[in-house]
Amino acid sequence: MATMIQAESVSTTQLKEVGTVQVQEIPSGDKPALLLLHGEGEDDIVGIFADVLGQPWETTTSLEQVKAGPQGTIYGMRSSLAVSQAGSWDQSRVLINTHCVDGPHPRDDSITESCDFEYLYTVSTFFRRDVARFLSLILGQISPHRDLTKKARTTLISTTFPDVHAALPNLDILSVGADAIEIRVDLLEEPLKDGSVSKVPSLKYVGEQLMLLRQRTELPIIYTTRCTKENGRFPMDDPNLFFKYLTRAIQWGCEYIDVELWLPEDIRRKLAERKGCSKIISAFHDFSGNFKWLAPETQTLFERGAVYGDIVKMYVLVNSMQENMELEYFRTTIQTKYPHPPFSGLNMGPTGQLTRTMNKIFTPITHPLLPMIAAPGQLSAAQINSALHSMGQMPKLDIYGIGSFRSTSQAMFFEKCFNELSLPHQFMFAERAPKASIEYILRRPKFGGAYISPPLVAASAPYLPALSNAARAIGQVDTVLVRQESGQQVFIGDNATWKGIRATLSRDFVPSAYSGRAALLLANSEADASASIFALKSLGIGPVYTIGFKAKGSLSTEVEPVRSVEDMKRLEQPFVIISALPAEKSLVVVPLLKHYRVNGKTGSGMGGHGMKLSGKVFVDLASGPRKVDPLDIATSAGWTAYGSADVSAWTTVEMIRLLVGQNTPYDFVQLASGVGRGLF
Ligand SMILES: O=C1C[C@@](O)(C(=O)O)C[C@@H](O)[C@@H]1O
Repeated sequence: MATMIQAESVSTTQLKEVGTVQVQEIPSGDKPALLLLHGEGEDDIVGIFADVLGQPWETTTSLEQVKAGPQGTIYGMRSSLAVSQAGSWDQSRVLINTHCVDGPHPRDDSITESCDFEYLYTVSTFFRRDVARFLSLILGQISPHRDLTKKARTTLISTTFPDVHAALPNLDILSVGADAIEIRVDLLEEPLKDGSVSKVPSLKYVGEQLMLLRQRTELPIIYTTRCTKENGRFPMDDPNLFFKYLTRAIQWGCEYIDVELWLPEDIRRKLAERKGCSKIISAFHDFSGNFKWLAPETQTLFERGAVYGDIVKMYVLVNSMQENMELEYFRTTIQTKYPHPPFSGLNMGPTGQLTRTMNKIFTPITHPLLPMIAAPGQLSAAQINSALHSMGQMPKLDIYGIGSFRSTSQAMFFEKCFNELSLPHQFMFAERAPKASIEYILRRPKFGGAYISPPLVAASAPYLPALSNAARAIGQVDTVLVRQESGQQVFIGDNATWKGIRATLSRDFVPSAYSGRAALLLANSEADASASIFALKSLGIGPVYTIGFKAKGSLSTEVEPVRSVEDMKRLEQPFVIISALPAEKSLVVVPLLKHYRVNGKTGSGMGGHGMKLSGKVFVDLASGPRKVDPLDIATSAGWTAYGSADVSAWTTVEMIRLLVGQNTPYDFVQLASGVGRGLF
């Protein structure tokens, strides 16, 4: 079984001894067993799924063949054939109905109901990364919820569009500062033939709206069917309507479903039993104006929500400041008594706005570009940050970019981001001078953190006694964080680059596609390659072959140098090639890209309808001018190719998250950098 690096933890007690890297067995190294149903003539999608999973595939006409076939093979079958043999299905695989929304076949809800999941897609514009995201979530290979629970504050942007199309042009800017995006299903307005709109949008319409949104955002989606009594439009006469729509959200792979607490216990329990990797937000709203935070029933409401909720949300309309104080008291006492699940509590209405700044879990935010606010008193991310600052909860800090001239566009991006989110911080750029300059910057009174480009060798920075696991293993610090521990200021050296590399690698492939496969890494030195090795190991990669250096440090297990052509012949074919060579040497990789060009059934260049198959990944970390771009050669040899701009954009997303706790979409980073394909 593949081993996986555990990279998250950091503590001041993990000082910089050359420790062994913590490794953890991961069950997700197992190749998932899937059966995909598809419409007639639409079996291309099976090839795409298999490619994203890094597994072989076959189409078949018989369920018996599927049952007898190897687990690791992805099977595809026409849905009409599967329906006729449904009686003999033994549930031995995850069953996914795929439906091409702009294809010729109508969607059959009875097929969806008999499947575990449903994937909706378009071929006119196909989004392979959406397949990767959908599969990674439903197969439990990523956990956005776990990641978000580690953030000090989280927000969600509650969209109020009657039709998601209207949101798409501004989606990147709308979602700056949001950790998740809410689709208010009850506010969707499906146009009817007679010119009116439906009271409840059909599942077909909702599915397509959700698909559109997910194709354009990397944010986790919160799927909400708000009822009429709680400021929404979903009718309350039939609770089964909620069950039906929320079950479908689970099947569509939504990260969160919002389940109202008034729904019968039976329905809430059944949703919890079926939720798979989706998470439940238990929701309670009171608009009566008479709610009492300190009444004994309020704790009972929390406890009821906590039975099935991964988050418990309680929002009430208030009229006095006193009720804000009472909510804050309730917040402290309830989370002391029950640290889990997280509590999202706030007071609606203008008087309650203070609590929208105090709440730390999934605070709903609005944006001036939305057609209307979703609830009374809602604030934008910028308004919340300004309020936090004026209440002394977000002190003005100096955030530094320390480095070479090359990184100034990254500096400009930080400034844009601070402005967009009304963060009080100031961005300062410091040229990296020899000796002691960084230590000197750290000691400045308002120092709030820094990114360092090129990174600092961890062993040469005794003034950074605490390192994250990743920085320790990689041996390089590209981000310095300031944290308070027992009233003391502590500097932590971290590494964001490996996360940028990992995010790039998992954009079009699920993590298990890498497990046990070989990788080839080219670099001038181990230092240049170590963030890549760490990223690859975090995905459970098999052997890593190296050209240009021999690994000796804590990451050197299962890392083997290639010394000769004979070696090359004997090695396993690489699934990934990463070049960390400088621009002037980057052509060295070209013969390898050509030698290992992509062909065969698991990687035959092009699926139908422009849906690209590739089966192999190339990442070029070099930046700067060169005569021939290896990315072009890689692409024409069938590789899925990424350049340093992709990695840098993901790394910047991660740095901003680490330094100022704000989430910025990858596409916004690319857009705001304003230099064509990328940042640097
Ligand atoms: O539950 C909530 C909170 C909310 O009602 C608010 O008060 O901001 C907005 C809704 O969209 C969301 O579903």
